[in-house]
Amino acid sequence: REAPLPLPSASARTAGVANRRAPERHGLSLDFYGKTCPAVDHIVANVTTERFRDHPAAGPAVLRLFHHDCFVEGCDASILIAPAGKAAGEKVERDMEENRNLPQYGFETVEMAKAAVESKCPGVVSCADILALAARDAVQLAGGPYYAVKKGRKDSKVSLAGKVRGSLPHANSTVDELLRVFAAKGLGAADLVALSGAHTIGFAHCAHFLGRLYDFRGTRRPDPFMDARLVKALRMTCPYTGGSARAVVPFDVSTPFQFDHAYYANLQARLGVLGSDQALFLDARTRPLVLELGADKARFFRAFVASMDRMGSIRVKKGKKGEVRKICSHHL
Ligand code: HEM
Ligand SMILES: [Ca+2]
Ligand SMILES: [Ca+2]
Repeated sequence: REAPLPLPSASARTAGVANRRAPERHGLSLDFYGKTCPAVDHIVANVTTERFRDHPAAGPAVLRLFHHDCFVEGCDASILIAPAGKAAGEKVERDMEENRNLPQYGFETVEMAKAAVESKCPGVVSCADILALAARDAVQLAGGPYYAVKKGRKDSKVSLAGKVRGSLPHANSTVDELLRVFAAKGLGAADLVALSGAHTIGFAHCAHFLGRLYDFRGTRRPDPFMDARLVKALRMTCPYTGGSARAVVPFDVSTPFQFDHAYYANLQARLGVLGSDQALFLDARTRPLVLELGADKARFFRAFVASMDRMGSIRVKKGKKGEVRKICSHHL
């Protein structure tokens, strides 16, 4: 079978991976599976390419999954552990409100990629690494940059609901709160603005921005920093009461399936959907970054790749501190 992805040029392959020859901070490396599973990138890409073509919603779902994994206890596939259900047992990360509506599409895609990898290199490649690769594919297949993914993460031995609270940003977080949540992961304002650009693809449920449409901070008026036409359009999908809990709207009103820098132009035009998105343009600390990335797609791509590399390195587990699961939703 042919390689499903256009082969990246040498420069694209190394884009954003600074100091390749310098020792890696977290012991991750590009050729971690060089001897044990050299084709891992391609095996995963075979699955993701087909999957994202048949189910475009799976792409953003996987990208978001990676974010929710890395921000809670590091990039260790802790998010993938399935809830035990009513049969008692400890509550896992997915039992928490923040993770409740993560789409099944995302989890399925990772399981499918994992199964394909297991059939070629059994017991070798962690679910955490497969999630990192699949997230990269989601970006590239939507028209975003290709970047090399460092590997060597181990999977967690636990997934604890209690670790979620306070670790993830919220739709109504202020810039102060966003900066604090990111700083706790070793990420700065530049990372916050670049990674928020992931909202150039994907969808949001009404509950995350309903207040902005009808009752902004108790004023009973819409958020003055949302374009009146967008307020009107979003109200169609999201009535104040009696709407469907399942209804979603695209984050990016102009190119919802295209991984581009339109997100930042939208923020400048008051077309941000979440309060946390729009706030990046309203705050003096992050506004210059929004302008910078909005002006230049190549610059956004470089910044995004560099920040994904940093996010993908959060608290990586090595050696006996972790496991390599066979099925990503279950511990060994
Ligand atoms: C900066 C703080 C962030 C906040 C407050 C935030 C919040 C949200 C919210 C509320 C949703 C909608 C979920 C739903 O209704 O189903 C969402 C979706 C999404 N987020 Fe974020 N997010 C943030 C950062 C990130 C980062 C760092 C990434 C990845 C690099 C990311 C990728 C995504 C994607 C791709 C979706 C769409 C998911 C889908 O369509 O299934 N977000 N985010
Ligand atoms: Ca995790
Ligand atoms: Ca877009």
